[in-house]
Amino acid sequence: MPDTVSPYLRFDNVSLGRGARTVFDGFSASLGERRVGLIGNNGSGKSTLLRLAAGLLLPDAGEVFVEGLETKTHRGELPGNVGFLFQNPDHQILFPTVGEEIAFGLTEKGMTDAEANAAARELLAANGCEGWEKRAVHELSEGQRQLVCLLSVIAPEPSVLLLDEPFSSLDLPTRLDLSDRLRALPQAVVMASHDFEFLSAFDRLLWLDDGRVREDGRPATVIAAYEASIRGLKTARRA
Ligand SMILES: Nc1ncnc2c1ncn2[C@@H]1O[C@H](COP(=O)(O)OP(=O)(O)OP(=O)(O)O)[C@@H](O)[C@H]1O
Repeated sequence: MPDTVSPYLRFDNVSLGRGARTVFDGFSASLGERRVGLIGNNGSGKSTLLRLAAGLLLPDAGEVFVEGLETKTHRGELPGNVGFLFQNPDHQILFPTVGEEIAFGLTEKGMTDAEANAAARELLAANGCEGWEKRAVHELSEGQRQLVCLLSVIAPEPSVLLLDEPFSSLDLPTRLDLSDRLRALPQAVVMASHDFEFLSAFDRLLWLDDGRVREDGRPATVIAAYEASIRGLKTARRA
């Protein structure tokens, strides 16, 4: 897909090694569409790309820009612009109660404790979790923790949301409900997922293969190419 005119996310010739592996070697892409999905096999680099975008990882070489901010030099400003949902909620949760977890990002944005607590209560109630604010996070199921993490990320209304497999632990009703909420969000969303049905309504998909963009374009085209490649591999293995 051609580079977009005003991207909110740009990777310029990014290289990154993790452990002994080179995950990205001169990776470049510009994202400006409201809904961008990342697909690819396990280990292809989806989570790493999202972490680079959130400034949680910094490139060994090259540059990443979020809303024009270069992540190495503007790391402190990124949380106000970017919300990152970890694949594993336990890597994200910082506070003992649901209310504190959601209120944190709001106080960081300048709300008083009382305002943040009230906004957290409201957000929970609006998402079918009325009265959850006093609940201990460690007593929630994994899917419930994932939901709390998603609400914490959405609460401060960052302009870009980076979501790493947001539905992986959710039951069907919660997943459908959250899918609807995500669709309605005004922010730009970049989401790594294996949920092709949800991704099929996105504006653009990138298929990552071993740290490179293998296909980039409309979801129907990219998903068809990915599935055809997997079918081809299976046939080759059987032969
Ligand atoms: N903490 C780490 N230390 C060393 N290597 C890592 C680490 N995290 C990821 N990697 C390596 O980076 C590469 C990309 O991993 P990444 O987690 O980005 O893939 P992914 O596409 O998100 O996979 P999945 O679909 O399984 O979540 C893999 O080869 C992986 O082994």
